[in-house]
Amino acid sequence: MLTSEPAVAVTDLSMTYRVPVRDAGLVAAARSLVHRRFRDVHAVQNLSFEIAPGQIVGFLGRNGAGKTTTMKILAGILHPTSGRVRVLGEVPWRRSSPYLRKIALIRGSQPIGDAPELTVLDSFRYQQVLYDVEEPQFRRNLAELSSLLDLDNILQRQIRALSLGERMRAGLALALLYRPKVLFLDEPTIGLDVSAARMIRTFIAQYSAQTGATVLLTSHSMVDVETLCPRMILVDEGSIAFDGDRDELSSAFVPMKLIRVAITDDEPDLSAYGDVLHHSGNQVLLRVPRHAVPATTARLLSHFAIADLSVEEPSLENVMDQVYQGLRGIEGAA
Ligand SMILES: Nc1ncnc2c1ncn2[C@@H]1O[C@H](COP(=O)(O)OP(=O)(O)OP(=O)(O)O)[C@@H](O)[C@H]1O
Repeated sequence: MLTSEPAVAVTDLSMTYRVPVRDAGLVAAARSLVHRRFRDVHAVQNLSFEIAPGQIVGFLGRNGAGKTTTMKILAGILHPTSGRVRVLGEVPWRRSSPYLRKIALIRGSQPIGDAPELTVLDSFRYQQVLYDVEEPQFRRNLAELSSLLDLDNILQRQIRALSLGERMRAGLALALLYRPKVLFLDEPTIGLDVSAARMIRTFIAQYSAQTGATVLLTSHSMVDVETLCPRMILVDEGSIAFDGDRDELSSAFVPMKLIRVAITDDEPDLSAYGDVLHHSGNQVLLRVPRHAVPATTARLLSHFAIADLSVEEPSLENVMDQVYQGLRGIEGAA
């Protein structure tokens, strides 16, 4: 239950695209000029969730699950087929000027606008005019963003000449120049090398902590999700399949845990205690059913001289893999 007014409130949101279909071949192409056929794609179906101010939430799902469509609706780019959305109390698709000054949608696949001949600094100046940022605030924000995102060397360069990582840093800074209170980040680290991705993650966390900004983030990078998002909303085929924290996700979808144990005796045989995933000298990694963890650790402790023992959740990557496999299974069975 959220205590304050939510920053984002989505109720029964649905979005259906109407897409033209036609058979392959020239004859079918000619026929489609006269008889156009369409098919409905239900990209988002009765989605409901709320996000409290200042929360960073991971918005996860398989390819085509409806994440980008939802982000575009929240950012006011798309008008949904039905449903109610309020972001900071406003209806996004009305695109009121005060609303657009309070939010930013940043897409890793297209991090920066459509004037590639401008220099980065010119783009900042243009953004200043568009969003009415006063000069002292502009200078302050630019200095801060430049130092956090290491922009000094690229300010005088044309956008067309920037690498993907440089574009992403410039695009983020540009979007945050007017200090939006809600960020919609769609794959912000896609295609970035490990240190560029880390810089972006650190920056997002700092920005949210400093300004109290609310963040909804999609990413297929589990490092992004693990480091940034205490809460995860999982969508599948346009609907919510899970909403909670990482441990809840693991226990909802993955019935196993790992026990890593170091035994003083050499080469112990622990196959009677669980699935032995790895065995090296006196170190063993066991996979056991979640509910059997307390009994198994008790048995290990009473039967062996234990040098070290820890109980671990499977990695988030592993959990998501199993979640997606499970969702595919449900789909296949339907
Ligand atoms: N402009 C469009 N016209 C028609 N169908 C679309 C359009 N945009 C998206 N879709 C369809 O809507 C569904 C959801 O797409 P969406 O891009 O929202 O998914 P996603 O979860 O962001 O996927 P990904 O992880 O691959 O980016 C898909 O079936 C997609 O093909």
